[in-house]
Formats: sequence, C-alpha cells, structure tokens
Amino acid sequence: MSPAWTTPHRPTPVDAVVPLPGSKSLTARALVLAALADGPSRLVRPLRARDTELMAAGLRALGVGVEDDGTSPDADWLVTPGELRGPAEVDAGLAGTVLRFLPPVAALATGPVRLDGDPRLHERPNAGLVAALRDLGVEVDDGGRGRAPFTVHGTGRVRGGTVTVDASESSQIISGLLLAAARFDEGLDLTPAGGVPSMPHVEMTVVALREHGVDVTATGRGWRVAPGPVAARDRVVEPDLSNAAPFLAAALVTGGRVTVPDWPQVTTQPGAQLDRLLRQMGADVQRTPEGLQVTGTGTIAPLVADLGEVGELTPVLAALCALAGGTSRLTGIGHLRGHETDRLQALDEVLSAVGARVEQLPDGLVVSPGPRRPALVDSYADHRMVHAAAVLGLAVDGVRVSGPEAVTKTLPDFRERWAGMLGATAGVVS
Ligand SMILES: O=C(O)C1=C[C@@H](OP(=O)(O)O)[C@@H](O)[C@H](O)C1
Ligand SMILES: C=C(OP(=O)(O)O)C(=O)O
Repeated sequence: MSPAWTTPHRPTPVDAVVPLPGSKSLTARALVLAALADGPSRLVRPLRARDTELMAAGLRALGVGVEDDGTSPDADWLVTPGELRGPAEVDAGLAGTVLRFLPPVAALATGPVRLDGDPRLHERPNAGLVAALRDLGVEVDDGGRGRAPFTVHGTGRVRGGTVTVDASESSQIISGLLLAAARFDEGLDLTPAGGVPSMPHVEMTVVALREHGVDVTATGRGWRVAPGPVAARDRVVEPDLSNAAPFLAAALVTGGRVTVPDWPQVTTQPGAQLDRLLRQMGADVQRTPEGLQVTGTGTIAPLVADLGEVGELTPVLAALCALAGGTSRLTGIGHLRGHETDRLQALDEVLSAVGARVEQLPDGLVVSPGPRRPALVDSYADHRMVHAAAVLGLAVDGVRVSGPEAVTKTLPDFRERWAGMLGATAGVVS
C-alpha cells in the first residue's frame, strides 16, 4: 500500500479547466459489444484504468483481440472478435462491470471460464445473475454462494428466452444479460423481479445496443432483445462525467470556478445529473462553448435528494453535504452497501471523522455539518472515497487518506489532476 495522502487544503477559490479521460461505463459497454460484433471495431479515447484494462484482459482470455493502436495519441483500442473459448481465468478485480458483464459472454464460449477477483469482490452481490443464467440454460458452479468466485461452463451457445431477474442490488445484472442477449439462440425477454437501482445505466446499455444495430424493445415489464448479429462500430468515448464530480465540487467548496471540457450535449451518462444536483446545492452551472462550467459562491446549500439513479455520485455529494449550511438527506441508495465497500458505512465513518454528524438510514444518509477537525481516514479500497476525502480536505485542513491508490480503478492520475487543478490559474490541466 502506498503512504497516506495528505489532501491539499485550499482556502482560496480555484479557477481551472479540467479535461477528463473516457467514461468507465461507456468503455465497458463498447468493449463487450465490439467483442460480440460481426467485425473489428475501434474505440477512440477509451478509459485506460484498472476496471477497463481488466475488462480488456478478460475478453482477451476468451479469445477476443483487444490491441493497442500504437499510432494513436489517445491509446485507442482495436477490438477484433474471435471464437469465444475456455478454459479461461478472468480476474474481475473489484470491477462490478467485469463481474456482471463477462459471465453472459463466457456462457457463449466453449469450455469453463472461472471468474475471481479482489477479496471484496467475493462480497459483491451477484445471485440474481447466476440464477438468471441458469434459467437460460447455462451451467454455473458457484458453490451455492451466488457470488464470486464461480465458473461458467459455456457450451458455445445459450438458449436464451424468457427470464425474470432479481437486479434489486445492481442494475449491472440487467445490463450484462442484455449486452450478450442478441447472441442467444432465442434472444432474451427480461423482466426485473422488483426494483432496479441506477436505471440510467440500463438505458445506457439499451442505447449502446441500438447503436450496434441490435433490436431492443421496452416491453413495459422489461426489455426484449431479438436474436441477431451485433454490428461492428467505431466510437469515440465521452469523458467520464461521474469522475467530474470531485473537480466540479471543488468549485462549490472554494467558491471558485471549474470547467470540464467536451461535456456532451446529449448523453446517457448519469453523471450529467451533476448539472441539476450542483445547482440544488447553490452552484451556478453554465454550458459554455468550452464545456460545463460550475461556479460556487463559497456557501453550499444542503441537499435533499433521492440518489437511486445516480448512486455512484453519492460519495462526493455526501462530502459536499458535510460542508453545507444545514442538514442533507440522501435516500434511495441502500444498494451502495454492495459497492466497492459498504459506502453508507464508509461515509458515516469518514464524514464523522472530520466533524460532521451522520445518521445512517436503511437506504441512505442524513448528514449535518459540525465543528471541523483534521483526520486520517481510510479509502476502503474505494476510488470514490478518495475523491470524497479530497473534497473534504479542501475545506478541512489536515485530511489524510490511507490507500489512495484505489483511484487506479477509474482515474489513475487523480492526484496529479487534483494538484493541477489547484495549481492552475484559469489554466488547462493536461
Ligand atoms: O453499468 C454500469 O456501468 C454501472 C452501473 C451502476 O452500478 P449499480 O447498479 O450496481 O449501482 C453504477 O453504480 C456503476 O458505477 C456503473
Ligand atoms: C459502483 C461503482 O463501480 P462498479 O462498476 O465496480 O460497480 C463505481 O464506480 O462507483
């Protein structure tokens, strides 16, 4: 583990333009669909971070070509579908996308595919996916745990058909099944058994499938994917709007201004909701020719919001709540207990350590500011907890976070970008 990171304290306004690398979620979908397609595809500006490198490595292990385009400054990937085959070992690390998107692909391979990952991956909920694969005719050996590690015994084809899926703990279970479904003999008619968190991420999957020529219909109960080819497609990956959260939050905390360039006009990324949420917290948010510009006043309004659609924004928003002028209430996020760490517990510990008052609800958090104090907090191996600590540290002198290397999951140079933002005078952080 690298030494604890002393997060920079910043009593004066920031003023910076912060470009961001590609979206984790869009890169993951692009890789899987390109792997299942009828010809080679190019991914321009994909996210190159632990989660997406693990996705690429997992696909390679199954026989897909995922190669660097050495000539491209943006580290493009060229994806060449191949015959899917085991035996293979897939390391999912701590990536929910690999955990839930690759098993349905593995089911299309010939031979056993074993999936394992970090110790915490063994605790991430996945029983709904295992049960659904079995209902679709796939043999999965999970030792009765419904979690990793498990082995998918692919036979080269999946019957598919009608299935009811428990995706109450992760939308990724639905996305994973839909992504591979056009390659199932009967396609897929999927109905969620109950509530589904992070619905915009399912919509992102549906749009990505249609962009690859797949016939997907919303049935009212769920989604139907017709069997058929997946068209190859080159694509440019949008910047990761969820990873914009800590940088934009810095504008609110310091009463400064931060612009994220190339903010898409239209997007399926749930991070786009930062526009609305940061306004609710008192920021001025403008779409300028350069990108999304957020300006803070130096005071932060408390937030009362259901974050069920945008759970991954919670750590940074909760950090802002700890610095706000009153009590905030964040709900609809019980499923965050199954994320990289139990994020409700972790946020309770971290925000309390710097002086906030925190109450855990079954599905959320109530956060009130308190007398601020320095603290050494844990990252819990969670990239977004490091982002949250960095936001707190702007306002609270002496916030240190152990295990800061967790940021490699989706933004390996987070600390360099953070320092660049703070050093910049209306400058671009490159
Ligand atoms: O499909 C995706 O790319 C994601 C879906 C969401 O997962 P959950 O539904 O498990 O929250 C989100 O939190 C995660 O960061 C990315
Ligand atoms: C929940 C997250 O990740 P994962 O894709 O591993 O579920 C996240 O990035 O906030």
